[in-house]
Amino acid sequence: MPSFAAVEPPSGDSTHGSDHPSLCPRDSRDQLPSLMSSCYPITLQFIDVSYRLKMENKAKGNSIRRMINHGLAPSDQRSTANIQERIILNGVTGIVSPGEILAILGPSGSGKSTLLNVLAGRLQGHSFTGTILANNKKPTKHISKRTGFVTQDDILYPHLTVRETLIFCSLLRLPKTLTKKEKTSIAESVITELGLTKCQNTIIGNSFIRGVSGGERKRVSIAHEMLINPSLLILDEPTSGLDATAAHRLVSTLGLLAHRGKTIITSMHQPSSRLFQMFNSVLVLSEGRCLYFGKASEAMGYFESVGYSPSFPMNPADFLLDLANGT
Ligand SMILES: Nc1ncnc2c1ncn2[C@@H]1O[C@H](COP(=O)(O)OP(=O)(O)OP(=O)(O)O)[C@@H](O)[C@H]1O
Repeated sequence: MPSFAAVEPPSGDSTHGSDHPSLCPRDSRDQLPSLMSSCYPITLQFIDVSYRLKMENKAKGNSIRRMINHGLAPSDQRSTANIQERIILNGVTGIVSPGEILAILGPSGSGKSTLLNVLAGRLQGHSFTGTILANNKKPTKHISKRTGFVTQDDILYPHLTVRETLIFCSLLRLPKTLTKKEKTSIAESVITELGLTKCQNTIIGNSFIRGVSGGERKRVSIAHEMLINPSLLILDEPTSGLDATAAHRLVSTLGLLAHRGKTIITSMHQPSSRLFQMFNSVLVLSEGRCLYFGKASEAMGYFESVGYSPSFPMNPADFLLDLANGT
């Protein structure tokens, strides 16, 4: 099986003649034990991260009613509208190292996706404050090329098969220095590593065309990112819509990737207790504020020490979500 992994000197801030993060000298590539090995570990630290949005306050009536009452065009109303600032994230701090899974938990609307987008460098501008460090330095282009982001909604072509999807993607995303045959081999390796062999000839499908299962589709989205062999993998609710067994299988795959030196950050809506004990650390968000950041195994002990403990044995994730909801 061909291997495809990054070989970089420890400083790692230059591309060393390669415009691709995962490109390494051919001979050393062949010696690597696995496609999923990470040769450039990334420790991601985020300190006092806040994100604010300026929003139009439309509480006093909808645009159409105001337009009728005042005879204003929608564009004129913008200047008369009441602009309010909304804090989406408020002073969130944490760290995640290679080999670890950090789970971001919180109720709907608590800011999980926003935090993931900020950490992946997908939200820029003046509304974001705080510090993000990758290996104690400001993230460079080199780091962003080594970051894979799996969005909440799978963006895949419904008519292509799993195999076609990943080969097509590898032909587009992998560097020109690799031959077509090599790129195809890399796609085939990812298919094997992510357990997609059985469904590789099934079409992706969507809500109108029957295709692969929800869990398999999520795996294809992860495989899509794995083609570039990222060191940091960020996933937005990868288990949403999956049954307990499929969710467990998916998080086990993430555990395997972490075990091979990757840094994993994932948001989760309602993980089972079985999933919860697979996380190294958790960050609980409540209305954009961090309620807890630390080892998953120590979360219940911490809340007990400050006077909050469940009255009967329950899934720690459910208990943390109750707390985040103020219940
Ligand atoms: N660009 C935006 N414009 C308006 N509101 C926004 C924007 N981005 C985020 N928000 C608001 O910020 C809050 C946090 O959103 P975010 O998507 O991060 O939450 P979440 O915890 O990921 O929710 P879910 O679990 O439902 O996906 C929500 O109330 C959302 O409506």
